[in-house]
Amino acid sequence: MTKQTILVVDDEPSICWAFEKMLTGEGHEVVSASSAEEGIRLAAKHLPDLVVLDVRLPKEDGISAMPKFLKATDNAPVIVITAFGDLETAVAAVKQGATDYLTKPFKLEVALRACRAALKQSANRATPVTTQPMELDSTVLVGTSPAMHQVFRQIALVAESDLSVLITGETGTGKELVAAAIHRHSLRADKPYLPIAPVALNPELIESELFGHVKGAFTGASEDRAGLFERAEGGTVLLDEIGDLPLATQVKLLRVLEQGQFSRVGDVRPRTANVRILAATNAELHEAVGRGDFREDLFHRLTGMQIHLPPLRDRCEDIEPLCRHFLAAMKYAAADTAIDDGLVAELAERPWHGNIRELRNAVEHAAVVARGRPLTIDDFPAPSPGRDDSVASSSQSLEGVIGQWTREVIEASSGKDLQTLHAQFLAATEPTLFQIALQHTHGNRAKAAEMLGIHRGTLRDRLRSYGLDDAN
Ligand SMILES: Nc1ncnc2c1ncn2[C@@H]1O[C@H](COP(=O)(O)OP(=O)(O)OP(=O)(O)O)[C@@H](O)[C@H]1O
Repeated sequence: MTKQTILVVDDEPSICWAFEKMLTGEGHEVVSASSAEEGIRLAAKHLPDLVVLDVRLPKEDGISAMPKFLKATDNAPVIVITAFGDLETAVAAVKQGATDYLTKPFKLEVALRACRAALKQSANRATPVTTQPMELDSTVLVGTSPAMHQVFRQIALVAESDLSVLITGETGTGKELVAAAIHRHSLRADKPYLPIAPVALNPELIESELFGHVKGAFTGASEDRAGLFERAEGGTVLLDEIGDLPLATQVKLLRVLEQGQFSRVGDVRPRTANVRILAATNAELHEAVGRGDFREDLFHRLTGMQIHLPPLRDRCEDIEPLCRHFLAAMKYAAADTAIDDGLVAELAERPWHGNIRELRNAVEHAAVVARGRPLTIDDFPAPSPGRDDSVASSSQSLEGVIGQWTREVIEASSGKDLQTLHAQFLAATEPTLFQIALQHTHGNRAKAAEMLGIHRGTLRDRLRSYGLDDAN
């Protein structure tokens, strides 16, 4: 391995120490500075191959000092680390030329992966990084959970590329908001952003809506009409609920993605599409691929990057900032004080099947009921049981049930170290599995073991351990 030099600029000695230990362990040399000014001096002296730069520094902050680091190091990659994991900081860092972005606290292995990738890039670097600062518009994408930090990082890294992005997550998790943020921070920001849900269209008209048609193409086509891809020229299209796109239309979409071409319905002339395609789905698209309902080649084409938005119940840290955000948007006078820790804890208990959309509606409802006083749980409407089949089935899916069980056991352990979670899970699930297999084989253990794919002796031992030895 070639020895490379890394400059770590952070006023927290423990962070410098951690990077030093980790990277010297990889055979590299590490120099540290506790301010931007000292860092720039060391950068000019050591010409590091990588700079790890904290945002909050005593005098000049890391982001505004970044151009100086890039200049002093001849555009060495810069990994920015910050405690403010918002979208603005992530985008500002990347726009200033950061190659990656870590939010404190981060796991050492995540930092190490980022450093390895950046050092590899450094060794191959030829072209200078753009350092042009850009005005940033405000964002409405709120969240402080590690999952949202990861989403902000992904948006920042992908925005300026022309990659297709597949945004996944349950209904109401913010997929459309993420798509809009990607567009807003992209080089296409001053061009149209057109979200469309093909499922909401008349199936006969989907292709005409997407690709346009020529006069006489079908009954009622009384004149030529441009479709979505033409109207979005130069901009971004979001195809919402992409999993519902008919197979025939999928082929045409693939042509847009692969060749940048399409034809209006009723016309054979190819037209050029200059659009970035984002897609969103709350379905398991790879399962649709497995069933043959979704083309695998299209799936891969769409997934230049995948951004997954976890359900709200898995990122309860976001509940409080989201509540405040929604109250502030309603110009609720006491937005800062209306929510206390007790209320947040009670809200965190709810399943939020409708995710952030449901939270937003609930907060707005509560604010109206509370009429200006701090909110209580009684002001909130009852939790939604899951409004449509897809929500109901996802919450009752095997994965949903396992997720709920696991969360409950962890919560019930009330912070104690859990060391038997796997064994508890087996004890909760194996007896049913074994009993049904045995019923199916009319109590024949050898056949049941064969069916389960385990040894007969193992089945006997497990049955015994669950007290089911005599039952069959
Ligand atoms: N991180 C967030 N910060 C602020 N508001 C949010 C956030 N995520 C979602 N919302 C709000 O929640 C509502 C639902 O968001 P959005 O429409 O983006 O969800 P979706 O995942 O696209 O839903 P669906 O799959 O049902 O189309 C919107 O009102 C949106 O403004």
